[in-house]
Amino acid sequence: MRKPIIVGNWKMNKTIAATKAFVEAVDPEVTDKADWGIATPYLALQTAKAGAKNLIVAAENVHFKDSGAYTGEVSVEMLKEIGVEWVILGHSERRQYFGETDETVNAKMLQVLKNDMTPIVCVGETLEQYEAGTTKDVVKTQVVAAYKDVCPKCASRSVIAYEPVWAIGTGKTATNEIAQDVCGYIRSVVAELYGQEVADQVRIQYGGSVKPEGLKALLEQPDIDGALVGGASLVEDSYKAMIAALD
Ligand SMILES: O=C(CO)COP(=O)(O)O
Repeated sequence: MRKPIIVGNWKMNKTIAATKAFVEAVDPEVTDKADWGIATPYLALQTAKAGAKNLIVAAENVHFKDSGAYTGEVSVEMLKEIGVEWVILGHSERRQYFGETDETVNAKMLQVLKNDMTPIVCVGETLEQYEAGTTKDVVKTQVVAAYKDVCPKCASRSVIAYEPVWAIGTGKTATNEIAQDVCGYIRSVVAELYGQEVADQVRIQYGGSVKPEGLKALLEQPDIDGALVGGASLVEDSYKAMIAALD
């Protein structure tokens, strides 16, 4: 059985003080019904780690090189120094606004896995691609590229987040049927790459306007093992409502 994993992606939100208050309020409420986490901006990671006994604390990005002349970037070693072992890779906002490509996502996957960290690698189609009916081609290309040269053992402990770009921050959620259809397809792509045993271990999240009231039904889908949650993960009460929804 795959344990559900729900991670809040805070994006460019919350100060250090707000992070401290959130973790103090939410961390004690965390149950073992799922792995629960938050991905925070770099500056707040240390504060989040200091307060979190139960929550996974993830970074929202990392560089693929060990160190060097990469102004503004953060390395795996820096994250590991403060105890951060999880990282979101290839979020559509990074692909859209910051020049992230399938190649850089792959380089980051290799760097993160080589250093025993866990990636949450994001894939998903744009509205245009959705309307053109190319969703599965797009996510297959992204998954195959992200996992290039990744060994089966590493692949089995990674997490994939399917996030249709047209559902992010728009209030438009994919129906559970659409989300299941694509997440099931992603699992079949992993099976093609690594065999069924690895595919059965990889956890696949859905992301895009997930709200506490929809979470339980979403997780009842056979190939959806969790959620990557933006807006609804920012407010303490809303995060607590997600925890309560699975109790
Ligand atoms: O991008 C997302 C999570 O990574 C989804 O954001 P929303 O839940 O705000 O739509």
